[in-house]
Amino acid sequence: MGLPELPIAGLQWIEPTVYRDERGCFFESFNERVFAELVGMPVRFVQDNQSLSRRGVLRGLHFQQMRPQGKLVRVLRGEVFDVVVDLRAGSPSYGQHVSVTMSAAEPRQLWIPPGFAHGFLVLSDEAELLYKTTDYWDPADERAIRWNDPDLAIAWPTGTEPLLSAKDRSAPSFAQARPVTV
Ligand SMILES: Cc1cn([C@H]2C[C@H](O)[C@@H](COP(=O)(O)OP(=O)(O)O[C@H]3O[C@@H](C)C(=O)[C@@H](O)[C@H]3O)O2)c(=O)[nH]c1=O
Repeated sequence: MGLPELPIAGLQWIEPTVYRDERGCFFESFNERVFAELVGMPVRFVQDNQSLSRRGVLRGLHFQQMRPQGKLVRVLRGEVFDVVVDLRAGSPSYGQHVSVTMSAAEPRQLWIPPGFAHGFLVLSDEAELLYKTTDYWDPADERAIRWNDPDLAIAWPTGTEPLLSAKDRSAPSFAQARPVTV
């Protein structure tokens, strides 16, 4: 089966070669040279983030305005519904989103270039995510967009209200977001 489609320019799957033997498996979870070749430009990661969340937790949609972060996302445990929204100034797909299901069973990673809002919903009992970022977290610069904004109309696979942080519960609308210059 092929990789799920990523119909917004700049988004990319990174799929490591997995070597399996009787002991288990091995793969390079990050190789700077291979990564730069795949995305066609040198990228410098400065921070690794890891989070553990329970079923029904939704984190997002988050971005940084002046110091946008490119993110290389992978699921270490469990399964999530991951969403990115294009906020890049002048992008033909501005305001459009892509949603994908990612699971630890598949070692593929999602490259999200700077200028996207990002969020995910946990579909398994627990999910652990690890993502590299191209800029540092800047609490004064972080922004959020409400997960269920009617303009974005994201088809989250949840029948019930997700578990949100207080910050995400009071996130502003998409209409209030400003484009991100990258
Ligand atoms: C994002 C971040 C948070 N923190 C701290 C602040 C706070 O006390 C605690 C939890 O922060 P948050 O509630 O913002 O965590 P969380 O809701 O998981 O935020 C993350 O969501 C996903 C969707 C992303 O894409 C990330 O960039 C990030 O925004 O961790 C850091 O120390 N460094 C960081 O880079």
